[in-house]
Amino acid sequence: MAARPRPTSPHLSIYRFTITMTMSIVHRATGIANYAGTVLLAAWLAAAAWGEDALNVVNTIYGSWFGMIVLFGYTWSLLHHMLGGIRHFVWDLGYGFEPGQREGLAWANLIASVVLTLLVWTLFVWMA
Ligand code: HEM
Repeated sequence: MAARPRPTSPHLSIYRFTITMTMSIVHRATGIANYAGTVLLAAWLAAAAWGEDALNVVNTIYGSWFGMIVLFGYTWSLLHHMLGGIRHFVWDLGYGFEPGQREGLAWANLIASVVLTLLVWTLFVWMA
């Protein structure tokens, strides 16, 4: 007997992408990226504890164009995730659920993360 097709529930290819949905996915992705970035931070601290030669090697790698791109991404990931965490805190307090507020918070999360990343790099990298 042929198997009857089972009902399927909606999945990613059916939903229309919205900014709130996208920021939810990005929050989890940045959480995972934060783990990887924190390994880089730990490696840098370990190299500093190891000695000058080890620190110079890590600094050369991190200071290369590729290293700088990765560190820029890590900065954005941390800030985006932190702002997303604050967004969750706002929800936990019972605010920000109304139509318009949800989208506004999601856009604010995205825009503020980019602005803060540029601010941090301007102050601590490009102008330092
Ligand atoms: C290096 C630091 C961090 C790492 C490695 C990290 C990692 C993660 C990961 C992997 C998730 C996803 C968990 C899942 O979806 O099952 C997550 C979720 C979350 N993180 Fe972080 N996180 C960090 C920092 C922060 C900070 C600073 C905040 C708050 C300001 C924060 C707030 C949250 C919240 C509220 C969630 C839950 C989101 C949800 O329920 O959908 N995290 N984090």
